[in-house]
Amino acid sequence: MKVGNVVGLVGWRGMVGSVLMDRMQAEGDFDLIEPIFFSTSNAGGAAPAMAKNEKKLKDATDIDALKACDIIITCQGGDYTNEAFPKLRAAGWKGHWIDAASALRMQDDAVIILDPVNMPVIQNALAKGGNNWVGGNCTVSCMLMGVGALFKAGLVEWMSTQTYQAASGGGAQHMRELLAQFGTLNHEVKALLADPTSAILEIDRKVIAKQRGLEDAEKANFGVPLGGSLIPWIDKDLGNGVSREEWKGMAETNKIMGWGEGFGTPAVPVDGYCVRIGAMRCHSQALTFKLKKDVPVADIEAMIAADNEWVKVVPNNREDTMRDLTPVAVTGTLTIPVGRIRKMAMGPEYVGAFTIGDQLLWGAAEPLRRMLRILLAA
Ligand SMILES: NC(=O)C1=CN([C@@H]2O[C@H](COP(=O)(O)OP(=O)(O)OC[C@H]3O[C@@H](n4cnc5c(N)ncnc54)[C@H](OP(=O)(O)O)[C@@H]3O)[C@@H](O)[C@H]2O)C=CC1
Ligand SMILES: N[C@@H](CC(=O)OP(=O)(O)O)C(=O)O
Repeated sequence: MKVGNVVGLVGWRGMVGSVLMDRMQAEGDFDLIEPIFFSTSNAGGAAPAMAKNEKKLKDATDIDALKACDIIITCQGGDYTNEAFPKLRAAGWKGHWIDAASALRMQDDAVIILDPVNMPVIQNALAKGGNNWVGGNCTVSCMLMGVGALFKAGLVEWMSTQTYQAASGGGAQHMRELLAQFGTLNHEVKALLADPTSAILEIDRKVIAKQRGLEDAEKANFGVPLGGSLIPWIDKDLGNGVSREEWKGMAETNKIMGWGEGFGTPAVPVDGYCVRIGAMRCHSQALTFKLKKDVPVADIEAMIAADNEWVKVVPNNREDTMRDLTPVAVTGTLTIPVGRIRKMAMGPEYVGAFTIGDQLLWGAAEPLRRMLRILLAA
């Protein structure tokens, strides 16, 4: 059945929502829809310039107003989803719900959307009347955009991932806090830095003293200093030694692929450590694969390169790596570089790789607008 084009947008002015709005404008998505902008804080206020007939913000908690939409895209967060979504469905709304938050991700009736990787899973759900579409965890989505080819080919026996996740994963306030901490540290040793004869160990002593003595307000979001440090724990403590972010690696990878319990194909083990580092908005990860057989590196590179139009294999040498395989190189682009591809010392089936993705683009906003396009074309 043709899907209507009245699209409710919730969370459009937040960090993820703003990236989504930019991408939708860049791709001409607004030409195809009648947008209705919602707000949790400013109902009745002016809608943004992309508004067409409805120029005022609607109340994002008004179930009747939400019910008038054929499709709702929300980047407002899990609390909003948990509040609004059940009421909307209970009120009989049969429209399509596209969500950036993790709240509904593992529900049986929700599909994790990453169409360059799992279009068949999406199409299958659509054919069966599915209408709950949820963006994946940013780390998982960026990883699969890079090395999904190996999973699709059924080559992966297991994968271990060690992540280097940017401050943006925590939200806008976390990015500000990171930069403020860098500023505080710089300020502490500015005079010593300006003097080329000053002792580096004196600078080091002052920096660590400042980090350890940071005011609570200067680490309110991360809880501990991140500038000049790292935090090897992301998201909740599941109580079994595993962080929720680490748990998502296996759970979401397999759900995206359509594997695991209830799908008829055994789950591929995915595990590792998720670490917050002082990057701004790109998540990086070092991957170790145990493949089911010995595949030459050139073949692996060719498979990865041919998988989708955004992945880019970076030759495994110092110069290319330093130029193309850094958060600074990738930020603000849809390119997913995969480099450092090589056999590991453990044996010919063990392959290493390093990949990076902008966690606000492929990690959050892009799969949502692509799902909108899929629905409009259905
Ligand atoms: N940050 C990330 O990396 C990722 C986040 N997500 C999901 O997306 C959700 C939203 O994340 P994120 O975009 O970072 O959240 P933000 O905090 O940036 O925005 C969420 C909402 O806060 C309200 N808000 C209040 N003050 C401001 C302000 N000064 N500027 C902008 N918005 C403001 C807005 O709602 P209103 O207009 O109604 O007042 C906005 O929609 C997350 O909860 C998560 O579920 C998913 C993947 C990655
Ligand atoms: N947890 C991610 C960001 C995020 O929003 O993830 P999720 O969508 O799975 O809750 C990070 O901190 O980097």
